[in-house]
Amino acid sequence: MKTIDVKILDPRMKEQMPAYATQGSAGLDLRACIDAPLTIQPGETHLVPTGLAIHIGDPAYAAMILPRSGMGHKHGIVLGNLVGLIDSDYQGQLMVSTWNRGQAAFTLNPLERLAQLVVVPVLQVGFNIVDEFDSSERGAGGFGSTGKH
Ligand SMILES: O=c1ccn([C@H]2C[C@H](O)[C@@H](COP(=O)(O)OP(=O)(O)OP(=O)(O)O)O2)c(=O)[nH]1
Ligand SMILES: [Mg+2]
Repeated sequence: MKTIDVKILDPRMKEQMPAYATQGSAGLDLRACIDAPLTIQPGETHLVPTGLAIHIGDPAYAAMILPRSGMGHKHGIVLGNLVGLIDSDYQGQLMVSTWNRGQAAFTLNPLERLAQLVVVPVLQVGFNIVDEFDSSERGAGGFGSTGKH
């Protein structure tokens, strides 16, 4: 398994390091490193620290912070930025923009799992400026263009 460097910024995380819950898991759960319960009112967004910093250190990878499906579906707790993108050269604390998009207040408890981190491959590209593209089956069709008679 590939490893990446991590700094434990909150000592409580020493015993709670993110781990894949099952052999096939894609995400590593991130915890709310807060000192006291935090009540998030409907519509509010709070920037929640995770107690961890990672340095991926290789531009061929990035990490994404995604919602946990249970938190999002049952409690309306999703991300204020919808998806968090962690650059390979970022060395600061992983922060979770935590948005209560639901109708009821939600209380986040210290060290509760609130989001998940997925490490993904990335292809950095340069631009080759052209006047015309080689033709393709789709062309410029999009936004529901397929399957029409
Ligand atoms: O949910 C997130 C999203 C981003 N970040 C950190 C890591 C990322 O590498 C950095 C910058 O994120 P992004 O590029 O998405 O934000 P920006 O608004 O473009 O800021 P910048 O000008 O610093 O790039 O912030 C987080 O900790 N959590
Ligand atoms: Mg940016």
